[in-house]
Amino acid sequence: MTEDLEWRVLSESEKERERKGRRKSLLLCVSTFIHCHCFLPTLSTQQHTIKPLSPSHAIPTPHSKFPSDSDTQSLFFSGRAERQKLLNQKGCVVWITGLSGSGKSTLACSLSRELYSRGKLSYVLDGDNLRHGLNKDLGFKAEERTENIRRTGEVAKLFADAGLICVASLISPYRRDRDTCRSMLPDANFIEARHHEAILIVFMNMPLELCELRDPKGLYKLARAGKIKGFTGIDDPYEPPLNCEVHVPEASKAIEIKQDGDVCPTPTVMAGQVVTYLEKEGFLEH
Ligand SMILES: Nc1ncnc2c1ncn2[C@@H]1O[C@H](COP(=O)(O)OS(=O)(=O)O)[C@@H](OP(=O)(O)O)[C@H]1O
Ligand SMILES: Nc1ncnc2c1ncn2[C@@H]1O[C@H](COP(=O)(O)OP(=O)(O)O)[C@@H](O)[C@H]1O
Repeated sequence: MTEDLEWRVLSESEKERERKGRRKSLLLCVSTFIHCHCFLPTLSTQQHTIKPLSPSHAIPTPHSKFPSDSDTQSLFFSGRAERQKLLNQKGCVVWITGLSGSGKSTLACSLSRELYSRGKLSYVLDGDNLRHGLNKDLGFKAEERTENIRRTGEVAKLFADAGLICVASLISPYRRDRDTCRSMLPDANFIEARHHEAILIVFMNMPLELCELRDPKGLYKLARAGKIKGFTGIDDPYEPPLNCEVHVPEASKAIEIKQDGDVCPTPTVMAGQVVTYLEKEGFLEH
């Protein structure tokens, strides 16, 4: 059953009466509309004592006594620090880039499992999967890939803000698009720490020949036969990250996963490489 209520700030004398116990009041800022009641958690910084008005006051008018926008803003509970503390980790994004078949999804899965086993919460955003939902309206033209990366970057940013380690695995072939994602994730999470960015780029540096040999979906074969146009690595470019050197500048974190001679590291070893990095950089503690 929905009761139509509006809430207003109490006067000082009403507050006094409340204190004497004549009526229980709420320590919440609530704006209530017909059939739509939205409750915020108890607020630690500022408290407004409020009580319901009669139903006849239900529809807010421009003259209603609501807290001002700035009051309301200041009442919102941001909680990023608290979430990170709760999870004992720092929200961040591990962005895995590389050719189709280079092992992005395999690493994402293995990494997520490894983090889980260490009690760390992660979530995988896989390009291939997102293209069935969030990004199903997008194809593979340059501007559509750009939009694909932008949207995924925005979602990843939200996960990072929620305190999770978001693992995004997309071909993301264009340097400019990856840089855009970098710029979306500045150091807001890490005011006190040495981090400059909350994003780590992982480059799956596997040779095209290997990816083509794997060809788990048969797409390279179709692309070679001209049945798929604009396939990355065949007739569409892949721009490798430039910042995967051993001495990575602080402001542009990136690591590279590659073959040792002809041997590809196992999924566990690849995940271990990333976890070691996250650990060293302090992401796995709050
Ligand atoms: N033209 C073309 N080029 C590249 N890839 C293609 C293409 N058409 C379909 N596919 C399949 O789509 C998957 C890549 O999706 P992404 O969202 O990661 O691509 S991108 O980042 O927007 O470039 C990719 O999945 P992965 O193999 O997991 O990378 C392919 O299976
Ligand atoms: N480190 C690895 N060693 C051996 N095979 C791998 C490795 N990583 C991935 N593969 C295999 O390569 C294929 C492509 O891997 P996948 O993770 O789907 O690549 P992507 O997501 O980049 O397209 C899969 O068949 C997978 O089992």
